[in-house]
Amino acid sequence: MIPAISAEGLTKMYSSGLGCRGITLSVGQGEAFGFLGPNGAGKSTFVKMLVGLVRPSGGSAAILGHPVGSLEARRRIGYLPELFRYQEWLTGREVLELHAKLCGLKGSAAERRILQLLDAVGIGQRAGDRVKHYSKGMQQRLGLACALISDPPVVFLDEPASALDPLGRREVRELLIQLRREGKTVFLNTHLLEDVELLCDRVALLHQGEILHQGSVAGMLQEKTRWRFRVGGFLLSGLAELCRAANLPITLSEEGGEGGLESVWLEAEVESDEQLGWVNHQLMAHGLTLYEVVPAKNKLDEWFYGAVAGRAQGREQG
Ligand SMILES: Nc1ncnc2c1ncn2[C@@H]1O[C@H](COP(=O)(O)OP(=O)(O)OP(=O)(O)O)[C@@H](O)[C@H]1O
Repeated sequence: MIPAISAEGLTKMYSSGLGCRGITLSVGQGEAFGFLGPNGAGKSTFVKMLVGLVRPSGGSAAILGHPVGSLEARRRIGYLPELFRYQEWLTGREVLELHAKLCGLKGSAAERRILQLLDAVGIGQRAGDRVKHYSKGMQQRLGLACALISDPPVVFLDEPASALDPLGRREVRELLIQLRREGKTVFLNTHLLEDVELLCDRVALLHQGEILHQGSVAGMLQEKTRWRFRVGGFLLSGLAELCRAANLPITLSEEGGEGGLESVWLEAEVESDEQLGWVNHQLMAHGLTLYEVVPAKNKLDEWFYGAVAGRAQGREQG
């Protein structure tokens, strides 16, 4: 099957020397792909090349086999930009009518689609209000509706939930789950690792314009992870013996947390449930009271920070 999105050495260097370099990736039809990276990594630049808004300085890319920037490619995509502004003198419905017209939707088909989308993104009640009276979250919902108006097979969403409150984020997440069910390809630029963990099949991590890692989300999550243990009766002098008995490094948790006077948080990196059970056993065998055992962080967070910090450290040493 032709990939929904394919990029081969795609590069954009701005005169500032920044941008993104040599990006090669392929996203299958119906896949949800998470594109992660710290601020300024080059995520939006990459997406803008794919949607035909920025001309690449090198490499090539295609949408469903059509070169990026071509009319055929653009007909097949929906795009929610990161920093968007709609005509604030128009009503939400009028903005959607304009977008429907731009993509050739007319008459009752356009009318039906607009009503359906206004409801789906949760601004149906305010469709007659002018955009200038919309909150940021409502404008973001409107943007999402604009991206979906032509019912495109490939959707690029640049931070679709950045202006939304927790309830709004949950609604957008449900909408994205629905898009996946409909078999759409979703390319998601986001800082919300939770969303990537929940929605995406695969993920790429961009750092300083280059891809650091790409692979399946499930694969990333299977990597070993840190756990935190809240224990009572702990003495620092017993730590070395505890590490020896458990046969792995256990440290005092730097994150601290609500340990209280009688308890402290310890931390260890474990590879399996069996090893986790073994650490718990050793803590108790050494006379400690075990109050809580929790994962140190969201696992994808840990992967993200580990990869970015690892690269920064490598550069310092190199
Ligand atoms: N038109 C431009 N001219 C010069 N430099 C630019 C231009 N657009 C972006 N940049 C620079 O290129 C780098 C990548 O920017 P980009 O917006 O793609 O990053 P990003 O990963 O999307 O960041 P964020 O998460 O903050 O939105 C940044 O350092 C940015 O300052």
